[in-house]
Amino acid sequence: MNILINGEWTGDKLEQIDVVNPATGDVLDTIPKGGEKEAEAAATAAYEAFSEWSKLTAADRSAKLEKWFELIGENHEDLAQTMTKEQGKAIKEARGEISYANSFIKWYAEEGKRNYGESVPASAPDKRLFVTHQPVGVVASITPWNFPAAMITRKIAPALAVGCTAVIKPATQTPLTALKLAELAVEAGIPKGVVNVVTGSSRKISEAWQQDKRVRKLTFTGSTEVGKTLMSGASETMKKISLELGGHAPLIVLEDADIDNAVEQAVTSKFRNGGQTCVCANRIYVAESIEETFTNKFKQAVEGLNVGDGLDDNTDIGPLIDEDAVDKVLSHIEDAEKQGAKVVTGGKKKDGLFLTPTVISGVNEDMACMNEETFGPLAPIATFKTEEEAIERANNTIYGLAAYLFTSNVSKAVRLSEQLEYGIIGLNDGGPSTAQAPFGGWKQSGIGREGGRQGMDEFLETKYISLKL
Ligand SMILES: NC(=O)c1ccc[n+]([C@@H]2O[C@H](COP(=O)([O-])OP(=O)(O)OC[C@H]3O[C@@H](n4cnc5c(N)ncnc54)[C@H](O)[C@@H]3O)[C@@H](O)[C@H]2O)c1
Ligand SMILES: O=C[C@H](O)CS(=O)(=O)O
Repeated sequence: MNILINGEWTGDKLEQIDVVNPATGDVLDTIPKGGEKEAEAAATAAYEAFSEWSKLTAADRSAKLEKWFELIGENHEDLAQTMTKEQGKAIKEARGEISYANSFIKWYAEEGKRNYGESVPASAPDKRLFVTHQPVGVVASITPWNFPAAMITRKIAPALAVGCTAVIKPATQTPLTALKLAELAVEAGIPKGVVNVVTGSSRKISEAWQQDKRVRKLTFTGSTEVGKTLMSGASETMKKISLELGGHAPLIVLEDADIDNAVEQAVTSKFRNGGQTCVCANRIYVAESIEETFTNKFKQAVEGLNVGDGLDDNTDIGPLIDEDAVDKVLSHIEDAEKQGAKVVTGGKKKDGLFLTPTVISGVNEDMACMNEETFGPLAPIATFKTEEEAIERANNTIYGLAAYLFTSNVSKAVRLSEQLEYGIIGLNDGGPSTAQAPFGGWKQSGIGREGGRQGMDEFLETKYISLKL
């Protein structure tokens, strides 16, 4: 597939990069190895398109987004199949992600018409004060491989809704879904230059955008390590920045929890996308008194998960994205076992990039899996004696993205969720992410929010106008 710059599909003369199916190793397609030149051309296109696009009414922009939403719905299955082939996730999850991704377009097609300002009572009788919010301008978006559609629309939908234009660099492992979404944006009548997609050298492309003063906003989703690099680069030209970074979610099961729900939600959180999500439970803390019951039920549920090619409707867990991902999970299991943890189920590498979902018990805080983002199908279970201990251990991390708490006591749920240092709390809920709510992290899990009203603010500059009568 080619890249999209200023309404033109181009790049076929460039060196090509293979896009590989992680389930089979087959080459699905190739994409251009773009670099600085393509990044600058895309930024120029977006800069030149900004004036006209931002001057449209919010209702006119909304109509284009609604058409895009409609076309994505019509192409739902093709997009899902493409996603599973290039990323590996189970087709039922890919279908879910297309709906989730599309829900951001729908939400911001509507929200963009509610970019309200305000008037402020002046202290001087001859003055009138107004506050408005204007689009920031050209937005550079760099996205990860684990959610090839949703991580793009979660950024681009609010940006376009308020009048910004965009240059996008999808993950090199999963560009095809992004390019198909761009094809549908063009078909929806979103004008040339408003959406541009460049593939290739992550570093060269992102450095070009970091240094380009025409790019006024950088929005990144990916690892904390890369996020720090981009934050530093963006500071050169003082760009607005949003960073959705790594996580290390604790999942706490109190003694009074509904254990069956806790098991169901823990499986949902932990093994979604084969454990390759930023909000997966990475540590499971269970009250000592219920540990045996919880672990036995959890083991039974995990052993019911089907591992296989994501295109099979019966598959729950597809392949991991690459060998490094497999090696990291196996290293976390080996490290834990060396320190005394017990493998409750799984722990085995299957063929290729497939891993059996694994549960380990007898885990302590010194183990790598309790401190590093595993990003795979490994569920470590530790026990705690008191709520205070559970909260202290849950907060003892550089991350602060998502945390989960299971209890039947509402007052306790509110009190303890207030003590958890995280941007997202799932109370008896292992799957909190939704377009209506602000998604984002505390500490080194990021800056800014995506989704909800807050997600639109990230693409707006506030202007205060003082009128002297
Ligand atoms: N907080 C969130 O919403 C969220 C969502 C998804 C993934 N993540 C995090 O992303 C990570 C997994 O995704 P990943 O492996 O794609 O992350 P990554 O940081 O390796 O890559 C993310 C994007 O940045 C690009 N990139 C990589 N190195 C770069 C560099 N030096 N300069 C510029 N761009 C660079 C990649 O090509 C990709 O497009 C995990 O840490 C996960 O927790 C966070
Ligand atoms: O991996 C990170 C994604 O943001 C997870 S979610 O789809 O938003 O829950």
